[in-house]
Amino acid sequence: MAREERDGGLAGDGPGGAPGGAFIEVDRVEKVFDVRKRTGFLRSERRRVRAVDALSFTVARGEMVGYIGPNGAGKSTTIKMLTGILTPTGGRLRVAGIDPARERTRLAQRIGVVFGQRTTLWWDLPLIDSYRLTHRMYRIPDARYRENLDRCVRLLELGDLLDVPVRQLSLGQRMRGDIAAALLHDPEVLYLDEPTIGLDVISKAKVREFLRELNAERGTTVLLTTHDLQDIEQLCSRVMVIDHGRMMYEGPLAGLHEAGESERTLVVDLERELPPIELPSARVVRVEGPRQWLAFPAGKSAAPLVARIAERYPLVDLSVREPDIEAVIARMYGRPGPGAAEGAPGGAPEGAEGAVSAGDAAEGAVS
Ligand SMILES: Nc1ncnc2c1ncn2[C@@H]1O[C@H](COP(=O)(O)OP(=O)(O)OP(=O)(O)O)[C@@H](O)[C@H]1O
Repeated sequence: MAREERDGGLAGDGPGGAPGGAFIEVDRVEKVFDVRKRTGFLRSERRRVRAVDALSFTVARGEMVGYIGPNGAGKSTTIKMLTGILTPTGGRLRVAGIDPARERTRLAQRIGVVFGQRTTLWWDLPLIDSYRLTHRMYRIPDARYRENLDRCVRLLELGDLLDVPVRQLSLGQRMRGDIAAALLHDPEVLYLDEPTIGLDVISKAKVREFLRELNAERGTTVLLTTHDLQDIEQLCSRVMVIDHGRMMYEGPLAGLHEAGESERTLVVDLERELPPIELPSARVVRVEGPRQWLAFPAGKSAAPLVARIAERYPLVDLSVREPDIEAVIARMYGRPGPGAAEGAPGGAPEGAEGAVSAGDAAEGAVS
């Protein structure tokens, strides 16, 4: 209800206020940092870092979009410009019709931000105290605060944690606490920077489920920065990839996998050492005793492959390894990717970090 009231007042805000129109507009935006680097005793050199370079994109109201790229690509700089923390050195930027750099305070009422690696919660205070402070800081009407708090506590399972000091919370609990804090003032857009980093599989699933519901029920626009392609796969209809501050790809995740010819890896443990598994839909890239690594296209489901192996081979265990974003982008643009020199026969399996256990194979199988 609160949103409808505010939307009504937005009619004059241009496209940012129009339902279905561009809610976030980034038009040839650039950000150049002047960096001073010491080159010797009493000597320094000025260097210009172009963190964002003629970047253009739009996000429609209610869209959930993945915003990805390798380290140093310019993602955080973009988000900081979208919140008004940084001012662009060129181009035009609007969020809900508002110029973030000029009207940061007005915009703050309409956006929420979650940084996975930093908390906005008060470290030494019980969780509920941070929420009470947010209530006052944002001047949230009492009824709306209570309604949003109840909803977040229920859906994010925070009931038993409200009286616990933030420093005693686990990473997953703290992350859920942070997400709730960002939503108490009912923002229309949520920027999430690595919201699932370091979380276990169950916590990741909870966070993703909550975000899905938030988007479906409230129509919250979400811009999601992550290194976990599963976040994108499960949440976003579209992905934008930047590198060196420039847009490199915009479209569905499947298209990114196709463009990067990325592959997932199925790690199969057999009862005993056997010749390489022969299947038309996958190729064995490594064999070590009874363990075999099979590469298959990342855009495809692992389920049929797993079923066929289980049918024909003495299977003990298996896990699915996801390609990592750096490797996908490196393949796409022909750059040597991380770990490219490490040789497994037929090409190194990508993204060992993205490994999921056999119990999580279902997560890997969703496509
Ligand atoms: N305040 C700053 N002063 C100078 N250079 C900066 C500043 N902030 C960012 N940069 C530079 O701008 C570039 C983009 O950085 P940014 O933090 O936006 O990348 P990122 O995509 O968020 O990376 P990561 O995934 O590692 O967080 C990098 O070269 C970085 O060193």
